[in-house]
Order: sequence, then structure tokens, then C-alpha cells
Amino acid sequence: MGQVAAGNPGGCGFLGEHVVRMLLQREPRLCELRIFDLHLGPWLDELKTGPVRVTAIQGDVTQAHEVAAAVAGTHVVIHTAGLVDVFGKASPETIHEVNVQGWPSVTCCGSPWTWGRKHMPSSTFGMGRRKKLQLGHSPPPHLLPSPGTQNVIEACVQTGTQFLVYTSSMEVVGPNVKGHPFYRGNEDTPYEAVHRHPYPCSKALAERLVLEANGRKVRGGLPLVTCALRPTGIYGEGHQIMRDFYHQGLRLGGRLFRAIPASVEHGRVYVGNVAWMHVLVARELEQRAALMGGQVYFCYDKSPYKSYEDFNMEFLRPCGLRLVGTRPLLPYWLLVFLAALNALLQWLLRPLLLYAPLLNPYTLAVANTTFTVSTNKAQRHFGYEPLFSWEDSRTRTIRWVQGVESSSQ
Ligand SMILES: NC(=O)c1ccc[n+]([C@@H]2O[C@H](COP(=O)([O-])OP(=O)(O)OC[C@H]3O[C@@H](n4cnc5c(N)ncnc54)[C@H](O)[C@@H]3O)[C@@H](O)[C@H]2O)c1
Ligand SMILES: CC(C)CCC[C@@H](C)[C@H]1CC[C@H]2[C@@H]3[C@H](O)C=C4C[C@@H](O)CC[C@]4(C)[C@H]3CC[C@]12C
Repeated sequence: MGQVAAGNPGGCGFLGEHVVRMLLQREPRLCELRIFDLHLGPWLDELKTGPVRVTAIQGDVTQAHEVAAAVAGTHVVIHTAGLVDVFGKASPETIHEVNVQGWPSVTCCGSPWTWGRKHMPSSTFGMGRRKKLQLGHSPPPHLLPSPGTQNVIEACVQTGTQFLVYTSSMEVVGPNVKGHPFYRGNEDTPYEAVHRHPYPCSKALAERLVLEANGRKVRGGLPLVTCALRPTGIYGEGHQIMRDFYHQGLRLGGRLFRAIPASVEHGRVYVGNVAWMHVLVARELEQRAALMGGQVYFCYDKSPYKSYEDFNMEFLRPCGLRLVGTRPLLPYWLLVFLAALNALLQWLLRPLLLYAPLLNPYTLAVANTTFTVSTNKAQRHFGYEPLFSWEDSRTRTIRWVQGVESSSQ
């Protein structure tokens, strides 16, 4: 293949910005890059003076015609757009609409439109089985709100873009609602993936749509080649939750209080390495379509296995914070109670204000359940090696947190 034009829905987000910068730095064949996002960042201006034609398009993935116009003429689409909400800021309906598709042509476990509350997709991963989506009755066209990931897929098909890379998530697999540990597992490790929260539910459905679209004929007759990348918890420059923990620690006099046992491992991966994996997949999909098409890959690097809080302290300690307690200061039942109380308050206050604290039953369950990956599938399939060592990733993140500190003073 000669020169490459790429499209990146979600290119202004935390991960999207790193993907955009990585493409511009590390993809010599790139001649044009279209960045499509609901909110365009001011940093885009600085990119427009380089050799690659960079076009920023403000648009909404739920609007089919906007997505199709942005995708037309590109070779590859890297779809990082999404509504990442585990705090109850957006409604389940909105999360589904942005992350998956419109109402209600997809049903999970039977009943359409109850997915956000009762019925979540449930499947077993790692058994070499992928269940087909159950398609319900489609509503009349005038009732169809516009879909997110489905729009990206249809745009590729209609306009003839042959390669689609989708940013999925570890949450497509777990932690599941039963709190089963996933200890250093890989893409083939059996695990009962049962979701009840709108975010992992939407990611699981969207990933399935993307994988099932592999092989569809695009305009011109060639087959669509798709694959999905599943990062664990991403960290690095621009990570909003790290920033929140840092500010919370400052407010508490330079201290954070341990809530989760140190023995609970939570998978983390550096944003630069996640971006690098996306660029490599986009580059290799054409040559290795038979091998990579329809595949999923966990995103991994050399970041150490630690608990969520101990891992954060790798960056926050050098910035002057300390984690109080070698064991959780509050008993777990009290955390469960507080998380439930937060959920109740969120519901009660919703008509008046948006109350969306970090602690809720879902975030507590995710933080308190071991979920780590150990795999080399990306290395075997497309030669991935992390671009940034753990030391590099750590240093870059610390420098960024220190920058947050000085910019907020
Ligand atoms: N942050 C993590 O730890 C993590 C881990 C695993 C997977 N992921 C996945 O990676 C992707 C990117 O996540 P992120 O952390 O960069 O989130 P983010 O919120 O920083 O970025 C998402 C981007 O999508 C854009 N977007 C949202 N709705 C849109 C719409 N309707 N139309 C167009 N653009 C829209 C947002 O404006 C934003 O720029 C998501 O799909 C997320 O599920 C994130
Ligand atoms: C119990 C409290 C003390 C701590 C609460 C921390 C909580 C906000 C954190 C813990 C784990 C975090 C999630 C995890 O890193 C992975 C992902 C996957 C990704 O697709 C979206 C973000 C998400 C859900 C992180 C959100 C914040 C979580 C729950």
C-alpha cells in the first residue's frame, strides 16, 4: 500500500490525542488524518503545519451522515470515540446510543430496551465461541435515533473504507458481576462475562458489532477487516481520574487513605503503548488480514501488577502524596454501604443536580476485583513490543502530574 489516509473518531479524547500524535510521529506513509470529535481541542491547531494534511471535524458519531462524510476516502478508521461513564453522569440510553447503536434493534438476553436495567449481555469468553447478537424487531425508521459504533461500521461499508480498528475495553470481559478474579489471563482464558452496568454492556455489544462486521463487503466489493483492542485501565498524560485523585490528596493534606487491599491486582497500561498498538494494528491489518481480522487483543505493556491505589501511588508519591495504611482503613461492608448511599443520593438528587462521586457500587466492585492480563498475542500476531518502558511511562506520567500541580497553582 502507498500513502494512507486515516480517520479517527474520538481523536480529541485522552487516548485519541495520543493516537493522533503517535500516527503523526510514527506512521511515515500517512498523508492525511481526519480527526472527528464532538469537542475539538485547541491543541489541534499546532498539528496543521506539518507535512500530513490534518483535518479536524466537529461531529457526532450518532449522526450517520456526519460520520460517513468524515470517513469517505480514508483507508483506515481508528474508532476511539465513546462515552466513558461509570459514575452515572449520563443515562444508560445515552451511553448505549453513543457507544453502540440506535434504539432498539439490539437485544441482550431477550428483551429489547431493558438492557440498561435488567438484561445484560452474558457470554463466555475464551471458549472459542462468540454468540451472535440477537436482533429484535426494528422500530419504524422515523423512530430510529442515530447509532454510534454502528454508524462507524456502516460508514466504512458505504464509503469503501476497508480497515477498522475499534477501541474496546477489558470491561468487555470483566470484572463480572460475581466478582470472579481474572488473574493474569489472556484472550483465551475462560471467564464468565456477565455485565449489569451500562458502560461494560455497551462496550461488549459494540465490540461484537465490530467483530461481526469483519468480512462484510465494502463499497467496491472488498471485505471489511476489523479488529478490537481491549485496554485495561489506561494511565498517563491527560488521565482525568489520576488528576482527581491528586487533587483529592492535596485537599486531604497530602494524604490518601487506603480503601482496597494491596493484594487485589488491577491491570494498567500506559497510554503511549495503547496508542502505539492502535497505530501498529492500523498498519498491519492489510498485510495480515487473514490472521488479524475479527480478532481481539488485550493492550499490555511492562507496567507492574499492583492494586489500583498502589499503582496510582507510583506517580502520586513522587508528587508529595502518601497512602495511609497498609490495610484498608474502613471495613469492606462500610465501603459497600457508602457506595450504596452514594447511589441512592445520586438518584434522589438527580432532579436537582448531578451527584457523581468516584465511589459507587460499580466502581467499588471494579477496584476490588482482581483483573490483570498476561499475554503475548499482539506480539505474535503483529510484532507489538511496548514503545515505552515502565520507567519511561512512569517518568512521563509523574512529570505530567507535576505539571498539573503547577498549572493549578
Ligand atoms: N480510559 C480508560 O482507562 C479506558 C480503558 C479501556 C478502554 N477505553 C476506551 O477507550 C476509548 C477512549 O477512551 P478515553 O479514556 O480516551 O475517553 P475520553 O472521554 O477521553 O475520549 C472519548 C472521546 O470521544 C468523544 N466523543 C464522545 N461522544 C462522542 C460523540 N457522540 N461523537 C463524537 N465524539 C464523541 C469525546 O468528545 C472524547 O474526545 C473509549 O472507547 C473507551 O471505552 C478507555
Ligand atoms: C473504591 C475507591 C477507593 C476507588 C475507586 C476507583 C475507581 C474510580 C476506578 C478503579 C478502577 C477504574 C476503572 C478501570 O481502571 C478500568 C476502566 C476501563 C475503561 O474502559 C473505562 C474506565 C475504567 C472503568 C476505570 C474507571 C475508574 C475505576 C472504576
